[in-house]
Amino acid sequence: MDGETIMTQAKLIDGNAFSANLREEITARVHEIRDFHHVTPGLAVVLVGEDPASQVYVRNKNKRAAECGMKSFEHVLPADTSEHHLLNLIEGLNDDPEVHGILVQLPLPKHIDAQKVIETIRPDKDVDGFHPWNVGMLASGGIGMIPCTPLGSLMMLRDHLGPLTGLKAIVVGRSNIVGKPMAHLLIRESCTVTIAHSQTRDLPAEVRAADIVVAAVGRPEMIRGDWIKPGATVIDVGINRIGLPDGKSKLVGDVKFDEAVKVAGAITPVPGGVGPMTIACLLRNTLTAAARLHRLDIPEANPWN
Ligand SMILES: Nc1nc2c(c(=O)[nH]1)N[C@@H](CN(C=O)c1ccc(C(=O)N[C@@H](CCC(=O)O)C(=O)O)cc1)CN2
Ligand SMILES: [Mg+2]
Repeated sequence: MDGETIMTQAKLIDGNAFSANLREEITARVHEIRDFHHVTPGLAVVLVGEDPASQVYVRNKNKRAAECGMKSFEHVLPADTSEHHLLNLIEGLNDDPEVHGILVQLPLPKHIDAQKVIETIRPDKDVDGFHPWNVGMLASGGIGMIPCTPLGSLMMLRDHLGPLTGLKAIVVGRSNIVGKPMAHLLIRESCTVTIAHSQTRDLPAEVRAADIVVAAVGRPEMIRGDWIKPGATVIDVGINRIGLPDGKSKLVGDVKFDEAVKVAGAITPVPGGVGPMTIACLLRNTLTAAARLHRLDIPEANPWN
């Protein structure tokens, strides 16, 4: 150190390690309910079309479910599958007693109405937490299913910060999948929450006021280091693939990591931050769904707190 500039370095919040621990706990619980209650949680994952990224996510979901001792049912349908056919498949899964969790990988092909598909999934099997019933439960403080990415983000925040009561949080992005549920979760934690979006005036000033920054805008490296309040905790939900001058590509978040890591108190990297938690929380939601459907008295059947 030269004695003049003291460079701080944020703590890295390791989503790979966190998700591995969570999956270990889930595995133990799956074995317990299989041995003592003769219930094996089952997850059905539906993919329509051949999007390469979606194929990877679906393969990982099934692989991770099987590793935890769950049953996994994979339904891969061609891109030209009719909406009618997809809805029939979901109704079959709704009625299948071996299936406790149903997930339809997004995005869906344009000719299919994604909202209609989401609304066809039984709310108590909706392990993505996207059904309006679950959305309403989260917003009104009831017991529903919490969307996986916000749940994983909150678990990491609580692990790093302890109780979040009274902290100022900003959620940048207002999507139904991440921004809005994240804001509701943070309100439930007694944070003071700002939801920012593309029309927000003076976004840097809004971000600078926050103790917790959740970046979920889907714009590569938009949030700069000098927007971050020193010591703040930064959760970067963005996963953006950008081209490099040498023709290769790399994954970056919504936060300019090299800058933010020098200012923040803690930050999630991309990759290896929030992403792995999304799949671990999907498995946790599947365990939760199985426990609730069979009225098992295990902690995972209760609201996450
Ligand atoms: N029905 C759903 N569709 C989609 C969801 C979802 O939660 N439910 N989320 C995303 C995709 N997704 C899971 O489905 C997902 C994306 C990324 C990761 C992840 O672990 N990413 C890695 C990097 C991966 C890479 O190298 O490309 C990381 O961040 O470390 C997990 C799950 C959209 N669709
Ligand atoms: Mg559509």
